[in-house]
Amino acid sequence: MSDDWDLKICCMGAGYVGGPTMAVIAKQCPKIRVCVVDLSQKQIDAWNTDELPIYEPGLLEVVQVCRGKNLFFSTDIDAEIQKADVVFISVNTPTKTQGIGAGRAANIKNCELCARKIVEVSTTNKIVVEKSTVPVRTAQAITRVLKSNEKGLEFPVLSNPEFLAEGTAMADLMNPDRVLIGGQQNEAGLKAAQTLVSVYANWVPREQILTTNLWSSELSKLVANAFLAQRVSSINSISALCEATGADVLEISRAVGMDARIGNRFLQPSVGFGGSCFQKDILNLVYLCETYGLDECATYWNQVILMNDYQKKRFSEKIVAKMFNTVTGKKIALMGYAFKKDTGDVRETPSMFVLRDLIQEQAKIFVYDPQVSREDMWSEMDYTCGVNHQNTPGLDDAVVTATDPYQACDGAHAMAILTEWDEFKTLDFDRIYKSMAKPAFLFDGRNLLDHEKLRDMGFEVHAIGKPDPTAFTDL
Ligand SMILES: NC(=O)c1ccc[n+]([C@@H]2O[C@H](COP(=O)([O-])OP(=O)(O)OC[C@H]3O[C@@H](n4cnc5c(N)ncnc54)[C@H](O)[C@@H]3O)[C@@H](O)[C@H]2O)c1
Ligand SMILES: O=c1ccn([C@@H]2O[C@H](COP(=O)(O)OP(=O)(O)O[C@H]3O[C@H](CO)[C@@H](O)[C@H](O)[C@H]3O)[C@@H](O)[C@H]2O)c(=O)[nH]1
Repeated sequence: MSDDWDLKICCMGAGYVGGPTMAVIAKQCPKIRVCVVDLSQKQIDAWNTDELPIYEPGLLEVVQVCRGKNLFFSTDIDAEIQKADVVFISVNTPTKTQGIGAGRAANIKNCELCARKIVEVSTTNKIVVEKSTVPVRTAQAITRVLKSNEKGLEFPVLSNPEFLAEGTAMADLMNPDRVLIGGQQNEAGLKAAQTLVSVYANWVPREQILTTNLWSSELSKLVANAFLAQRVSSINSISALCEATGADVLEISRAVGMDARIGNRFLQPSVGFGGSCFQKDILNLVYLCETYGLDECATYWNQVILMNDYQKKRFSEKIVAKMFNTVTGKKIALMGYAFKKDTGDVRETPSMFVLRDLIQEQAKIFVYDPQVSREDMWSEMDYTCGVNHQNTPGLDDAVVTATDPYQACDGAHAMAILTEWDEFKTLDFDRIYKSMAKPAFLFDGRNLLDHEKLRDMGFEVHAIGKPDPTAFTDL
């Protein structure tokens, strides 16, 4: 029966990338059998229900169409690798937390373990595809591990980094700006690259599928994220200058972005960028530069992160400063905990840093997010900030996870918009204003709301990079 398939793919890692990417390949290529495997039984069990382990608009519908037909989720890693013609490695590559390069270098331990597993269990040749984001030249390490097999098997290695953004993953995968495939520039490498090109060519126009050498492909992924994050840090640095001078950062984004050479995307000022990728990948780039003795390049890119840290800190400091330099004992509603809208992902979310700062000021915090669980909120706080709610007396009581936005704001001295969820735009702000302590402060970390209207209702509004009418008499 299996011989009926044009190709068999196994993807190691059923996370934010492995799951959606493979679901789309399965959907677009009915003659390809796709199986996503993971070490985590809990993760795989969830993929086999309609309560998927990640929230991504449109994902469930695609999984429902393909699951059990040509899309499978399994923990039987050995058997699935054995069956496959192509094995994707789509495992997490987090920043190292200890040892050499701690806090900067990406840990490729999981990728190496996948390569070792492939060598151990394979009985036929396979193309191995790096889907994870890795330091440039990782394919060399993977190739050496794969070559160590004594069975005479061939495992050409390709780099095929993923550019999807969370919240829009399905659209990004269906209509990617480009697909990048790096391979060794020899006969086996070029042939392997052509096999992968033919998979994507089922739905991606051929001219948008780029083939390069391995190292360009690996490095392009880090560079793309560094450039994107750099734009966010650049506009955030200007937001501080706007607040000091009365200029309006949104007017500036518009004026600058209309220059076709600059472009208008990724110029949205915010409380800082978050997510599992930007910081990790820039730190990875910084570490690579340092490793090759390029200290000036390392310093240049590190500044993108320092500016982001400054922006997050600036936001919490502004809350305290505007509320008469004290929030001790005051109730503050934090609206949104995910690092952006339309995801439940909280990795490196700026909300966490604001929460941490306000806890230190002894505020009473109510957090509302439509997709984030209390468990996820605390586990990311523990992992990234080293703040453990079980070991810190009083912390669990100081932070309430609200079940709805009105409960979060009821009796609050301030509300702060931290994630740009659409539902926040249509809240009944009249009702919220009436229920809040006065003066009712509103800090908009995303420039999401209609500030003029809110000021008319009575709110005292402070927003990123927007002029404060009480500070400038000439506005
Ligand atoms: N999240 C994104 O939006 C995104 C986008 C593009 C690229 N990336 C990159 O893709 C990679 C994966 O990211 P993610 O967000 O999907 O991570 P994730 O943590 O959501 O998922 C990784 C999965 O790999 C599994 N895993 C780890 N080691 C394994 C092994 N040896 N065998 C089988 N399974 C194993 C884990 O259990 C986990 O479920 C990272 O390198 C990341 O930088 C992420
Ligand atoms: O103008 C902007 C755009 C984004 N952000 C913030 O930047 C962060 C990252 O946003 P986004 O890039 O949309 O989401 P990610 O899912 O982190 O996607 C990035 O990281 C992925 C993982 O590597 C890449 O695949 C994607 O191409 C890249 O956009 C979020 O906190 C956003 O709120 C802003 O503050 N202003």
